[in-house]
Amino acid sequence: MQERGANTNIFFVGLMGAGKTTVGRAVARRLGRPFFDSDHEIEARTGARIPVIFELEGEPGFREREAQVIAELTAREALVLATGGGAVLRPENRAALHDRGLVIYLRANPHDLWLRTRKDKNRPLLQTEDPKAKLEALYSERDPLYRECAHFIVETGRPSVNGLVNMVLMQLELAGITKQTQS
Ligand SMILES: Nc1ncnc2c1ncn2[C@@H]1O[C@H](COP(=O)(O)OP(=O)(O)O)[C@@H](O)[C@H]1O
Ligand SMILES: O=C(O)C1=C[C@@H](OP(=O)(O)O)[C@@H](O)[C@H](O)C1
Ligand SMILES: [Mg+2]
Repeated sequence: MQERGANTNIFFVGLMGAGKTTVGRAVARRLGRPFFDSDHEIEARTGARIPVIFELEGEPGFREREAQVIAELTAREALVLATGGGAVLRPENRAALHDRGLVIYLRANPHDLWLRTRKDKNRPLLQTEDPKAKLEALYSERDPLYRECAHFIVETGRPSVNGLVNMVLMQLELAGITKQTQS
C-alpha cells in the first residue's frame, strides 16, 4: 500500500466472534462508506445460509466461494469489508487484503470468543462437542496468519463495541483515513 486516503479500503480480519461484522458495519456507517461482509455476500449470491453451504459443499466449497468474493471486493475502492474468520487461510487472500487496503486484526482470546459465539448456531466449525477447544486450536493456527496480513492489531478484550469503534476510527485517522465531508 502506498498513499492512504479517501479511496483506501478497510478490511477486518480475526477469529469468529472477534466482532468483525459488528465493528466493521459501525465503522463503515461512521465513515459514510459502503459496508460488505464476505459471508453475507456469499449468502446473497447463493441464496443459502452459511451452514447450508457447508452441508452441501463442505468447507472446500465454501472456501472457493469465499476466495471469489474476496478477490472481487478487494479489487474495488473505498469500502469497508468484514471477512470471515477463515479468509486468511489462503495466501492469495492474505496478499489481496494486505495489498489492497488497510487490514485491521481484531484480536480476542479464545475464552472471550467462545463467550461471544456459544449461543449462535450459524458457525458450522463451532458446532462440535467442545467449541472452546476448537477456538483454541483455530487461534494457534490462525493468529500468525492474521498478524502476517494486518497493518494494525486492535485488542478487543475489554472495550465495549462502541469503544472499539472509536479506537478503530482513531487508528484510521492516524493513518490518514477520515470521514469525507461534502464540499
Ligand atoms: N468487543 C465486544 N464485546 C462484547 N461483545 C462483542 C464484542 N465484539 C463483538 N461482540 C458480540 O459478539 C458476537 C459476534 O460478533 P460478530 O460481529 O458476529 O463477530 P465476527 O464477525 O468477528 O464473527 C455479536 O453478538 C457481537 O455483538
Ligand atoms: O472462521 C471460519 O472459518 C469461519 C468464520 C465465519 O465468519 P465469522 O468470522 O464472521 O464468524 C464464516 O465465514 C464461516 O462460518 C467460517
Ligand atoms: Mg462475521
